[in-house]
Amino acid sequence: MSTENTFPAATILGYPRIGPGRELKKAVEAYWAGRLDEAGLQHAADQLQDRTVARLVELGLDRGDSSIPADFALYDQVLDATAALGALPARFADLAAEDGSVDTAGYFTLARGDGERAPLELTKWFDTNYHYLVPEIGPGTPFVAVAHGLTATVRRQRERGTVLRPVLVGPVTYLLLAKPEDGAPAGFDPLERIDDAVAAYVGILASLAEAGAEWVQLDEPGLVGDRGGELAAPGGLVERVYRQLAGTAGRPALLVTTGYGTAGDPARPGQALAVLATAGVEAVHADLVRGSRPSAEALQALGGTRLVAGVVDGRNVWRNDLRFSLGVLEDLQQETGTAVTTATSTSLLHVPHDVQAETGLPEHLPAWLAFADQKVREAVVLARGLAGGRPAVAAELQDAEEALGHRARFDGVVVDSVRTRTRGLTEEAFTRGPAERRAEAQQERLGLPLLPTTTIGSFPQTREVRGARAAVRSGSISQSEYEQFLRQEIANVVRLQEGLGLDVLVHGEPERNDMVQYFAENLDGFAATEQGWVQSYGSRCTRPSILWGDVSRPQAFTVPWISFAQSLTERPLKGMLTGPVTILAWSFVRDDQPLGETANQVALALRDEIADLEAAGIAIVQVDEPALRELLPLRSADHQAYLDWSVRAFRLATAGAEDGTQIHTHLCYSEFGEVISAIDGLDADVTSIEAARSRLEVVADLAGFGYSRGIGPGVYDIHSPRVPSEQEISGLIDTALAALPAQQLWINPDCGLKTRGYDETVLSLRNLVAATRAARGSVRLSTAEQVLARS
Ligand code: MET
Ligand SMILES: [Zn+2]
Repeated sequence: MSTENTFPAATILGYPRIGPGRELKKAVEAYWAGRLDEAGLQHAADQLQDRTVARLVELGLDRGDSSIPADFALYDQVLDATAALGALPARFADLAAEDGSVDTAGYFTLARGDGERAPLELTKWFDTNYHYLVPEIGPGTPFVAVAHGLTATVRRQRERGTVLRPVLVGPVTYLLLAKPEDGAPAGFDPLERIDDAVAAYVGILASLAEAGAEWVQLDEPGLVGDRGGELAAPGGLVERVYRQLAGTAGRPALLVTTGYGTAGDPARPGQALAVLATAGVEAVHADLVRGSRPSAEALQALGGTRLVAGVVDGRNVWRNDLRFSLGVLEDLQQETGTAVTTATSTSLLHVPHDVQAETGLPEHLPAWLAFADQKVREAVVLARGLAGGRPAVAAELQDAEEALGHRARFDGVVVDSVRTRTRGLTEEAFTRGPAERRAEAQQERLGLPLLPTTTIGSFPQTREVRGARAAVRSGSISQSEYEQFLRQEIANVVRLQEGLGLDVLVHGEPERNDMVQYFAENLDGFAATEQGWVQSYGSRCTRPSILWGDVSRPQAFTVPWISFAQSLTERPLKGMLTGPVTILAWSFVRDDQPLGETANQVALALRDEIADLEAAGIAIVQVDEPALRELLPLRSADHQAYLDWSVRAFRLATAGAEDGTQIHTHLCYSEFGEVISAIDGLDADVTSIEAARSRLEVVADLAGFGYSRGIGPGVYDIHSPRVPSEQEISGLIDTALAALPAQQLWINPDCGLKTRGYDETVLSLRNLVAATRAARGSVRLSTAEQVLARS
């Protein structure tokens, strides 16, 4: 490669892949359904890619200088790396062609499984709401260079006059994200395969160069985790790997990105970048939004390696403080003594496409926001200001400043009555009476049997339910017709549960489109978008709400539905709320105050709702926190501070409840073994927790901890239409009973039934109730035997 460092002045690390009209989602799902053949899918993907390139050029990136990243995965970028490396686990070896590559059908088999085989596991990408497919690496996993798709993309765009910068997950991060393949020797660490992986990357770099790539981007965000410090220290594994890659003849120039925090040892910010520079890469990226600014010493050590400064937040939707960012860039440029590139802190994958597409936002909001397209422009403007001086971008700086000033002073951003309340909070507001006293009061009030059965809240959201929601939105049915429909739906769900013999009933949540959006729509301080889709995994997208101002509750909103449901039955009906941490985790949250303050505001709104539910005679309230584990910081050193504010917010929401009100919580989507003491800290009377797929692993952790309140480990995996047999559920109940006292246990599914159909739901719940009844019998028997043995 040429020795002259020609990296562009502005770039982004990646762009939303799903398409402004969710074109990719539609094409991929049509392909799965057999409505589109492989050529049709390829054509749709190519068209979207052309549109993206054209759009990025329009926004100010240059077609010819590698500033446009090629990150067009059909499903997931980590799966793309697995395919490019031919790194198929043995259980999928048959999907590989002779050269080790997989075709489109095989690619989707890895993502979605087939008749006999479960897909690759899906897991959170760092501390985001994006999920990737976990590579399974063993001692024998093949590593070959078969990046056919990426090479074809580069070549195709090159023919159209565009020099793309192909993007790949880097080798260290790839192996850090992997898990040992089933059957790998105990203690096997996928990183043991680094040399084989690097050899394949060398081959990939060569074929990308041949296809016309001048720069290649290798993403190494894995270096911001707990292992990053050691791996990226001078003389460590990262240095060795990148020396090898940089030493390859005829390769493209290399940009190594970090992102999601400070790479390497957080006490030595920038050291990891200096190490990469020493190894010989041409450009290194740092996240300057979540991460710390590199030290002056580290910056000097960069030498001729270009610094790519991530000053535009890739993870949030707020407009950039351009004057501040420009100041950071100017400082960096001075300290490195050479040109610096302006970039995003991460890929823009985590934000929606375009603010301009929104027509229904409150009038004040659009000017405060920057989605992906606006962020590209911000990076371009900053680069122009850095090169040409502030006068060159005076108007843009002025605009941004005015928008930020408007935001800071806007009515609703700070609401005195909300502030007075949070300021006045004392320790008492976070504390309930002693758990034993509560348990007694609740048992007296509820009189529940041993091993009470319940569900997690939602019942199947059928075509009719979704249809009614769409109809009221479009005005083809009236609000009162819609409400009548919902009451009917609730009555059906209540009757069904009574018939099944469940002990604690729910109303089924038919009025909720989404467990967070529904709360955002009913609380002040939030706004909802129309087109703000963000990829969550594969073709699945979510539309996070925007939390822009102080949060409060204009009026009770769940109470009418819950008390209607309770009026239909003698059995206790459980009110259903989404917890403060989950509401924050699944929204775009204001960035002008600590998350803990915002969480307390949400908590107080929920606390008021619980008080109103109690006043309406509801004896059980569940506050769902499926995202509790999700926001856990990447470095263990930061865990406690997070758990402190998140657990406190939950307690603030729930601690106003009377002793006799039973507070439940529900946790799912993660493994919770690591945060048992936080779960204990929530102080809920009953916790239901996803557990079926791990065959109740968590009960052993709970028992080991000495957890003493109610616990409902999920005994029915609701993630597939499969009906668990009574025998299978009995087996799981026995596992729970072996670890924990029967008095503590609840019997319930893993999560809500929203995505399931009625047929399988009814069969599964019938088995769940039958297995519970059998277990009650044998517990009583064994207690009687113990009594006999003692006498
Ligand atoms: C992702 S957790 C879902 C909890 C909610 N109450 C439901 O049942 O759907
Ligand atoms: Zn759940």
